[in-house]
Amino acid sequence: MTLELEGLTKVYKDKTALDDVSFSFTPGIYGLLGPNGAGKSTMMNLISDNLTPSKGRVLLDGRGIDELGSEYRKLLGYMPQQQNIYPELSLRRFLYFMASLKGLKKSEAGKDIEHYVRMVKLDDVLGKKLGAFSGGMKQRALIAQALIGNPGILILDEPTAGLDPKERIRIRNLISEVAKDKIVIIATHVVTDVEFIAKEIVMLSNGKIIRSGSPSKLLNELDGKVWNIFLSDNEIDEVNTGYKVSNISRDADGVIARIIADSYDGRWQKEAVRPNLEDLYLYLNGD
Ligand SMILES: Nc1ncnc2c1ncn2[C@@H]1O[C@H](COP(=O)(O)OP(=O)(O)OP(=O)(O)O)[C@@H](O)[C@H]1O
Repeated sequence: MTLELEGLTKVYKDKTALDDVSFSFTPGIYGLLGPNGAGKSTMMNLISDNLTPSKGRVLLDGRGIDELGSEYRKLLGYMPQQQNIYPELSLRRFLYFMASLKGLKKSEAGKDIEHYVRMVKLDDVLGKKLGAFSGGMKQRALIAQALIGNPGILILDEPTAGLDPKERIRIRNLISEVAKDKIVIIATHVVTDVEFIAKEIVMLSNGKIIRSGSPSKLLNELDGKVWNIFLSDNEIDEVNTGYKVSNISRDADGVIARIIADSYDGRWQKEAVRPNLEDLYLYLNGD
């Protein structure tokens, strides 16, 4: 299965939100990263056929999704950004409702619902109203609805927004678990959500893909550019104005600033550190 973006462009009035983007997705997890307004939601909405492109196309195995229509939509599982999802509906009614929108028969829906609520560990609250769910439970309910019908393409918009670390890890593991043989596209601001589970990272900025590739391939770019430097409290401002600082911590001897610099010839003692994706994000998007 190949999902292809071919010169995909979306213009809202005078704003080009997505600018001539071409890319191929094959089964595996993709992490879509980029600052606010980069075009992530626009790309997800075009892929999920909620928006019509101004130019370009989305193709599944060589056929335009406009031409595939409902055949394509049956293959899609979409998890929107968290919102107040039908607070008065019980989880059971919500999932049956979503299954009916996907065109599943009641008996098929029942089997899928049973399977996926167990997977997301909400099987004991099927009768409870969504309004009474915690943030993590709501996210898991949204993942369950996206999985109904076992779609080949799963689109997840900020699946861990607002969650505590334990729930975030739980959701991350769940995504890895269900990703087999599926194209999974996750848009997130939480770089660590995708750093360890994504086959490929796609970085968007101003409607264009500025980097794509496996996390390890992308990190090669930062080889020899990330340092811990050791300074005192009153030198923090100086470092902040001269360098991209991805972290500041303290130990008994003073302050440790993690900086990203093409070359470092500062006066502070330094130690090379292994780059991570957050460093790269800052390197590419920091001011
Ligand atoms: N319906 C719309 N009308 C006009 N402009 C829009 C519309 N939707 C998005 N935009 C603009 O298009 C650009 C891309 O927005 P988009 O929501 O795709 O970005 P994003 O990367 O998802 O951002 P965020 O991380 O904040 O969700 C932004 O400048 C946004 O203001």
